[in-house]
Amino acid sequence: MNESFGTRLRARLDAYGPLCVGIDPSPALLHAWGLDDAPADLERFSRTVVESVADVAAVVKPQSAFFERWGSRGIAVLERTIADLRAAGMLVLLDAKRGDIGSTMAAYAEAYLDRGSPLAADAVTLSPYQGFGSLEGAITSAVANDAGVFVVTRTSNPESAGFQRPVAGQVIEGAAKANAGHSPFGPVGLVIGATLGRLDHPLDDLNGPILAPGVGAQGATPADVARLFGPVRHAVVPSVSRAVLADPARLRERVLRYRDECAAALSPQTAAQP
Ligand SMILES: O=c1ccn([C@@H]2O[C@H](COP(=O)(O)O)[C@@H](O)[C@H]2O)c(=O)[nH]1
Repeated sequence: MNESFGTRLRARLDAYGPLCVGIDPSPALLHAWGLDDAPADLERFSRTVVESVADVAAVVKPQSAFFERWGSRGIAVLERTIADLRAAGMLVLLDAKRGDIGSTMAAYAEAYLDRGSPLAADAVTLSPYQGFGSLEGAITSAVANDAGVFVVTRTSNPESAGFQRPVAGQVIEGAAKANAGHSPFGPVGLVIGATLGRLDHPLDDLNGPILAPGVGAQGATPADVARLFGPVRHAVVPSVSRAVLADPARLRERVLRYRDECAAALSPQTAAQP
């Protein structure tokens, strides 16, 4: 029997530290690397990230949008990037933020979670704004494929607060229900920005992982992550993209620095900051 996503994630967090590194081949970053904004250089960029972080990051998160903008040629690069990451033993979280009615969600689940798909990742980000119940089929598919989903709950961007806060409680409740009885984590994670000033809802019963983007370029620090998530910080996976990707010559050094700072801040031995 294969290991569940939660088991594999916990093992990687314990072995490699808590960091998730993004692969975001934006035009600006390709330019900064001296590369062309073209599919061949998207692939060079992605390969360099894979080779630099395979043994120092728990999770790698390709941002689908930066590949999709090149149409089928970009998707082909994304497929090869996912294959490279999985061959290197990495845990792949595809950031695609898909959400739709149940029947269409089934097709998204087939694309991103079915282990036979060329785009299959270990986990995918989903959007719950068609109702948490619309994600039920994708969650079932995740469990069947020993994969996971991370559901958008409170995003890191400043516009999110008033819009997402009223329904965040329902998302947390739905995730906790789906995760009940699983160990060490259930298949449903949440996306909660590291940039938030405070959490409005308790996460004690979640029993799932929390992806915390917004570290680095969006202003959040490892100490902010520890302060925000307090008692559930053992389940937090801080995510950083631009702050480590800005310079290929310093990529590994920066990943190591963020990893070590996050590990220290989130360690059970580190007293929670008020
Ligand atoms: O709330 C969210 C959800 C996802 N993201 C994504 O994470 C990275 C962040 O990049 P940085 O360069 O570290 O700012 C990017 O792919 C976003 O689409 C997020 O930022 N916030």
